[in-house]
Amino acid sequence: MKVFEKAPAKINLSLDVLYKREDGFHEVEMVMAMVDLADRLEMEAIPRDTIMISSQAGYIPLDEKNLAFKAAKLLKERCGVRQGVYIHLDKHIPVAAGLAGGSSDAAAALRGLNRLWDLGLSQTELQQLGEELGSDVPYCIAGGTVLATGRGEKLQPLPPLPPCWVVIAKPPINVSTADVYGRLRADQIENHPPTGRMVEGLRNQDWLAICGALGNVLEEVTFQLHPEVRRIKETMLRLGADGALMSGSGPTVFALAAKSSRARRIYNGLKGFCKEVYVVRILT
Ligand SMILES: C[C@@](CO)(OP(=O)(O)O)[C@H](O)COP(=O)(O)OP(=O)(O)OC[C@H]1O[C@@H](n2ccc(N)nc2=O)[C@H](O)[C@@H]1O
Ligand SMILES: Nc1ncnc2c1ncn2[C@@H]1O[C@H](COP(=O)(O)OP(=O)(O)O)[C@@H](O)[C@H]1O
Repeated sequence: MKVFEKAPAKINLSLDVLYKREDGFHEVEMVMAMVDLADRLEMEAIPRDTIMISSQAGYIPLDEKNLAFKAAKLLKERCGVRQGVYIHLDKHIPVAAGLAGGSSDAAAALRGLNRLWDLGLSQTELQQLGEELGSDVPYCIAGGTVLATGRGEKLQPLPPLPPCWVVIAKPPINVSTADVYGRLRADQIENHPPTGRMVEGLRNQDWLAICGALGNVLEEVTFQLHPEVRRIKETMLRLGADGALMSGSGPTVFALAAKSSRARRIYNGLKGFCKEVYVVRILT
């Protein structure tokens, strides 16, 4: 038997850090949305009691370090599953990009294996397991547009963005989330994004308020390390984006455009010097 799951990428419409916690994680307030750029997972039961991972992408670990492997191992241990599984990852989401590709693969593996192995776990139970794999995994299980607090695992649903185009540009730079959080001085942040205004903007479907409330406190850290990320954001705005922001810890930057002609212009303008550029829509 085989099951298939889609693993969509996320973007952060706002990302604020309130303080550094005693457990080393940061207390955050983030508004997140899913876009229709997705990995695809194929999961097949195999007779041998083992977890096997394959992918066409040569640049991710295919052993026990892979987040889909970790998800399968966790489920096997917690639910006493004796069966094996072969997971094929059809990767489309850029890796280590701030788009939660690995977390979304882990979430899709939890969802898919819950079905394949007929475990009957609820979404809340899957989210609780997901927390052990990464801060973004519970959100990747829930999906939609949310306000995420805690270390990212406490979720409140929000209305989606009004219909729009999202242009995503991933420069050829590797950014480590742990390194970016590690460099942040949480007690010295001067410009906190207006999370309340973003939430209100979404509730009122007020496009100008939403675009005006985009903000991410990790931008400055990544911009310092890689000035070209700031230049991509500036280029997007110059090309007519209604708003632009780095997603997560970066280095991916996204532009929002209400009009498809604007999105096309931004795409064409970036394509020349950034290889990985996509025009996508928000998943509702
Ligand atoms: C920044 C964000 C924004 O959505 O996403 P990405 O840029 O990774 O996509 C997330 O907070 C990342 O979530 P995720 O990638 O799941 O992080 P984890 O694996 O849990 O943690 C990686 C490392 O980031 C730091 N970390 C993560 C989350 C958090 N609230 N505080 C932290 O300090 C910790 O140093 C941790 O060791
Ligand atoms: N299934 C997976 N897909 C992508 N990256 C993975 C996966 N499993 C483990 N990783 C590792 O996780 C790290 C973070 O990857 P990713 O989730 O794509 O980034 P981000 O957290 O910035 O959105 C990378 O260093 C990558 O090697």
